[in-house]
Amino acid sequence: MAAYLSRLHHISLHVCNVDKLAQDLVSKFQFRVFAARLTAGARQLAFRKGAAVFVVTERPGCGGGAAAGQGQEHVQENVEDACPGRIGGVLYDVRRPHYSVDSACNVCFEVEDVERSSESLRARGCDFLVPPTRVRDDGGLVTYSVVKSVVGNVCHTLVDTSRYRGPFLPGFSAVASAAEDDEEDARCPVTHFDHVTYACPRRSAAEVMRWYEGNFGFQRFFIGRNEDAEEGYVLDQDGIGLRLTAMEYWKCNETGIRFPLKEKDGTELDCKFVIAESLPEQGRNQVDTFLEQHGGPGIQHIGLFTQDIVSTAEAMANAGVQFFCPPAAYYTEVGRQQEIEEVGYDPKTLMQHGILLDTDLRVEEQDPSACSKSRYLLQVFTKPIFSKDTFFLELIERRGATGFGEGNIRALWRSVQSYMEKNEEDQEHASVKSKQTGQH
Ligand SMILES: O=C(O)C(=O)Cc1ccc(O)cc1
Ligand SMILES: [Fe+2]
Repeated sequence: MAAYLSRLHHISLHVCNVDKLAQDLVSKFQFRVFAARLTAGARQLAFRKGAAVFVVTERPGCGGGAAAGQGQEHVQENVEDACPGRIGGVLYDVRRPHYSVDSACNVCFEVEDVERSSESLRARGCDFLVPPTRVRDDGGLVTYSVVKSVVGNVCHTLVDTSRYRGPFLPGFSAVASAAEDDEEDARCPVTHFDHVTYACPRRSAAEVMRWYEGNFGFQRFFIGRNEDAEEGYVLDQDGIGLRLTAMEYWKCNETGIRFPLKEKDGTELDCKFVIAESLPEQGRNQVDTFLEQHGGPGIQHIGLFTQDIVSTAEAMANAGVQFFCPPAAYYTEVGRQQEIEEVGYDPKTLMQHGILLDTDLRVEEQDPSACSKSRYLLQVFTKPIFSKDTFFLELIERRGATGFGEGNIRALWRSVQSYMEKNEEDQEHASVKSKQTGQH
């Protein structure tokens, strides 16, 4: 029996410099810090934009926290009703002292019953890093557990917050941030996490799929028309060597009946998961680079759903976010300008921000009666946000399109590829230069 997920609660980022990332999330990505847990043993900040919540946790070995360098795998609080005085040890996550790179590594799900979900996952052979644990403060009670995923350093915290009324989770206090600004929200209408993309080793997608299907009731969906059930969605031409497999989760009730997660206004809130593998034929690529620089599989990027990608990209670019831009030729390809204009955009505006448009969509969307004008999707990708070429963010605006588009994946691939190749060249130059100066 799978665990029944109600919704995605937050995504946790473990970094060496909490302040640097906090600064970027607030001033560049327009998130608001709303809760903090700053104790001798842990520095954690929570940021929100719509229903998208990031928790940033300081990695062990960084900063001066008491827990830093203790070499503990995690601080266990398997006690009934931990009193506020003991909340210092609760992370809602695990510390990974052996993991020395910044990483987005925990996707936390709200579940109705942590004990039951954990019990059924344990019976299915899942590995728990924190058993069901109750934590309480003035705001009420929260139960959580942490289960290890099959993907690299990724974990999933399962949490039940139905009996909690505080600002975030027990132990966190509210942070007074800048007042809600309707004008800024209208300019930057990010509403939720759209998808999480994993970079995985070759030929591991089937195992990952099986794990998520069996344990969380995820369902596979086909990205493209010519996708093979066994092989996944393979892009292996023009220097691209990528295999994608996609799955999504649905809210399930106790009897296992599935229904899509929707806001009152009909906006879908379900988060999709994409598994990306590199193919050997085309040389080293961005998935290989991720695996190498991250030190193993993990979350390569997260798509932020926005209701207006142009104004969001503009607001973020003005605030200093750097986006990948496809080659200028992308916007002048035969038919592209017309395609862009047909759906009501100005090609120059999209080009200015590196925004990609795709009308070549997933299988179920190929409804011949619906013209492409009514179903399309727009995406733009940021440059890596940590110091290594690993994790980045994406903005995605969906207009009736629920999958991914081949054209955008190709254009993204090319822009990331040329950026990484240039970075590697620069590093080679720098190392040659430093060798030369060292010799003289
Ligand atoms: O298109 C998207 O948003 C994806 O998430 C697919 C994808 C995954 C990995 C890549 O390196 C490039 C594209
Ligand atoms: Fe993506």
